[in-house]
Amino acid sequence: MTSPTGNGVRRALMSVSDTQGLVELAGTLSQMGWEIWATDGTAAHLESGGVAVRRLAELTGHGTLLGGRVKSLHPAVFAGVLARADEADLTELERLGGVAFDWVVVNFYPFGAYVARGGDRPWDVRELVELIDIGGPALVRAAAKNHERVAVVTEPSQYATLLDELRRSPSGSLSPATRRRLAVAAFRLTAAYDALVAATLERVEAGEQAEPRLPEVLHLVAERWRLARYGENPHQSGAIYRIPWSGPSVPWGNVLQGKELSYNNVADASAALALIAELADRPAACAIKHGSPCGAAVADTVARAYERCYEADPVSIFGGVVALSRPVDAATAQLMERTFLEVVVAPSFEPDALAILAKKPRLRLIEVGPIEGRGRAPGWPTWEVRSVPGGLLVQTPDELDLVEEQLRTVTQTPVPDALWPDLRFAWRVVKHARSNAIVVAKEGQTLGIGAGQVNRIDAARQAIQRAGARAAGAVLASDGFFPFSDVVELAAEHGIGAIIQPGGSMRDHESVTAADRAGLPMVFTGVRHFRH
Ligand SMILES: NC(=O)c1ncn([C@@H]2O[C@H](COP(=O)(O)O)[C@@H](O)[C@H]2O)c1NC=O
Repeated sequence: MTSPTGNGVRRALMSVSDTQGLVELAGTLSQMGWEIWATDGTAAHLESGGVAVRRLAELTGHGTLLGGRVKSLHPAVFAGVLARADEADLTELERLGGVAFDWVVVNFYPFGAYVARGGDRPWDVRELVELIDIGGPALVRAAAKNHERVAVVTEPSQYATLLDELRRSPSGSLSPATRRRLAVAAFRLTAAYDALVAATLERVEAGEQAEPRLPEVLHLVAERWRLARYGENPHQSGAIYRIPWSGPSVPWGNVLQGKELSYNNVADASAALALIAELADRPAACAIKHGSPCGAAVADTVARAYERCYEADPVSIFGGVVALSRPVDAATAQLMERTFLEVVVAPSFEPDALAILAKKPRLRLIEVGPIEGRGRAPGWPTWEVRSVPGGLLVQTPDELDLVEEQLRTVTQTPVPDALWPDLRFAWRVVKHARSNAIVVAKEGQTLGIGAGQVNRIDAARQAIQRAGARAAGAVLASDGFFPFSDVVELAAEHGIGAIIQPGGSMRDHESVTAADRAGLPMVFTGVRHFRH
């Protein structure tokens, strides 16, 4: 297709905030005989890079207006983007004094980067509002609508491939399929941009730090991080998407080595990271299998924590996903090398540790940065979303830590001082096990975990059986209340030293009586932590 601009000249309109790669792009197009047109700041950048540019002011009769609010918003510019390749449109365009653009290269004001900026810098609402790009999205939508003639380029990462296609093309233009693909990407981008603006303004209204409201219309914006090998099973396909986020998380981590990540790996690694974040005031390790912890431990060093996590349940950790609260050192790597693990997630890996683990090239290592101070990106709600046929279940995440003021010893027998740290530890672990869940733990190490059971007594039996003789003197934590006194009786039979559970059953008194009969102290937390 020859350019509908008359005299065969091709034109690119450029207006960008991220100038990465722009001089090279414009320079190459220029050498190919293209005219480059730009808004003022972009033009200045290109001129300083030695590229000849024509300013949009030639068409609009004015430069940037209202401190940047009006730059490209003008009929002559938009007609040049929206004109179809037919005589009627092109004649009208000519009458208007416009020129037809073949490429529109735009990226927006960095609204998202401002919103996601972390730390102690609250938003300045005036700055935030000025970062709402109006002309850029308008240009992009116009070009995307007119993709039959115009190519819309919205990402520096697209430049090289598009130039390549252009060079190879006998007609000197991108293929219709490429233009359509670019248009799809462009409309996705403008939709995501507006969704972020709407969510952010809603947060401004509610107060930046306030819990985000569950919206009446939910826009989910996430970019595909990678395709998973498959979904939960090999006959399902799966992918991992990431959402704007400033804290450590698996989709924002660095994958340092290993086989391609699977859907289940990411689910388990995220569960491991969530648990380890709760234990991160000390060197800690945990192992996850099928969404539930099979071991967790704290110690004075990360190597010892891992060793204790392994010893918690040496059978179940096989093929597990491990998370650590401190950088992985050589001593820890040596211990991990002995077992088949699927994934290790940690703040970082020391070079010696990496050298050791390189001997297991299939083992996936994910570095997520410091785990303490874990938090949400300011302004970006991180609802938990799960799909059900015909709908979505949305909730705020279970971020509630143990509420010390709510802890209540409900038995006459008091909790021995020495057991309090274990009660807190076991409680934090049971919160991350699938319901119904029971955790038996001693001296900062789980000894038996029963999870995902359809009744509580089976979960307790499983946990106690896994702990074996080690249950004597250990503590027992339950994610939900006891509907009957059976768990207490079982715990007493095996010498459990103290119990922690939410309380709140109509039959609490039966459990309390059974505990007192056995001289077994029991604490109510007043909070339950179901996890399905
Ligand atoms: N208002 C407008 O007419 C307008 N047209 C383009 N922009 C944006 O302004 C930026 C480029 O401006 P400059 O070339 O002046 O640095 C781009 O990010 C582009 O998306 C505009 N700015 C904001 O809406």
